[in-house]
Amino acid sequence: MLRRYVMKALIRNVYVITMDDQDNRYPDGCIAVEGDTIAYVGDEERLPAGFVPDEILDGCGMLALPGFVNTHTHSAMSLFRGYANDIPLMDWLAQKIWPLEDRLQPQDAYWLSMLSIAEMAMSGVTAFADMYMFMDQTAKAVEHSGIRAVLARGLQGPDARSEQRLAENRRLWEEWHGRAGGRIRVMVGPHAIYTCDGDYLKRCMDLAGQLGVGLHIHLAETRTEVEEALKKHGKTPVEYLESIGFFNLPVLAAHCVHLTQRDMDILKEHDVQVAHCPVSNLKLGSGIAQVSRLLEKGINVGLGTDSAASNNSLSVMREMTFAALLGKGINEDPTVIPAKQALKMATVCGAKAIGWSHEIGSLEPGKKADIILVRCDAPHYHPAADPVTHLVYSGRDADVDTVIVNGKVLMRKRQLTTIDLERVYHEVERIRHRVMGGTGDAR
Ligand SMILES: CSC[C@H]1O[C@@H](n2cnc3c(O)ncnc32)[C@H](O)[C@@H]1O
Ligand SMILES: [Zn+2]
Repeated sequence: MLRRYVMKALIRNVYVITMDDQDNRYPDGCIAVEGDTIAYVGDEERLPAGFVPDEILDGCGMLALPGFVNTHTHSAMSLFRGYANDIPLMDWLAQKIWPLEDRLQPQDAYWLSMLSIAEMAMSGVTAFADMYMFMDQTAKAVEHSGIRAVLARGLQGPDARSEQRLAENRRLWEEWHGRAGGRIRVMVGPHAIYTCDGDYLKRCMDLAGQLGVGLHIHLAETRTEVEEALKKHGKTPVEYLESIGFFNLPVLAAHCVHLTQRDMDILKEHDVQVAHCPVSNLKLGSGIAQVSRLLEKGINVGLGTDSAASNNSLSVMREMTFAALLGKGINEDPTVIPAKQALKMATVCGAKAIGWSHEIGSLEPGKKADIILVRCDAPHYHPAADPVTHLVYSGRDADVDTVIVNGKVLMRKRQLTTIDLERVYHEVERIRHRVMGGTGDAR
């Protein structure tokens, strides 16, 4: 029988930040990769002698880190970047975004997702959680680009198309869950409690239960959402979801800005995973999540950008900086959310939030080789100090030099290897013209 040859790569002369439980670091370390998996992390003297690499990547002047995880986005919304600014969420959605989304065609989502994937990869994101329509197109973009993603069909109902949306989520799971070399997973995506009624939320829960996957939802994003839930159900959004048994399934909850102490206790009790999206929450004027309180309670928090329409960037590095600074600012306490905690949220906690910590989030033998190399020789990394501090407080997207997902190099020396950016720009302009008219300024 023929054995398939497994490619071996060695990243050497690199400052390795593992983000594992021991927080191991190797200032002059190396990482051995066999196929899609990390085989060794540590000092090169201890690298098993039998490891003979096919390829060597020189990491001199760079940090090696687990790839960043974007725990909440809508990648095909890249079309709307810069379109509707400086208005609150509910007006932004109802008056600006939803009418234009009605003009999208399925194939648009491939190119729009590809644009977002390119942007994410170029800022060190190796995995993302997405909720949107036309998800099979996003899945194709994930497959072709080589990135990793957890995809959910955004679900709203009841209305004339709500059953079809559920069927699409089921089909997405049938066709894509575990596919693309294991880089795609599927969740069920009820949009929010203000767009899904109780019966429809239960249909979503049933589907997630049948498929054995979790639910991805927007939760407690604005004060309006909470006030309306109190009026309609006599409960906060979190209390309401608990009352219908929603949290008996694994849940990834985006935003969680407006929470009571009791809400936080409920989230903790049910191990709800939180996607903290500080920049989108600031730009839409939604508020600032009480992340330090969530962390004190032992709730797991990852970082999300939300879409390029409300952020307007898909940089998890930027979210990391904002998360660390906002925590200090709103608590009037500089000890809150130290740099290391922010980096954990961007990596290992993000991986946990999207249900993938068994394979990604840290650099350890046996984990998937999702690795980024970040240049740390520019002026803003000098003088030498703790590189994590430099990364969180002065790091820039453009410092990301190399991106590896599942053992495959997606970007080398800032050149994408799987995405033809010029083609993506061309296709996105074509879509913009059709959907938004010549100028793109449809305001
Ligand atoms: C039904 S597909 C997903 C749906 O979500 C909308 N959306 C984008 N950003 C947000 C946000 O911050 N809060 C709530 N909903 C959001 C998007 O436009 C799609 O319609
Ligand atoms: Zn969102």
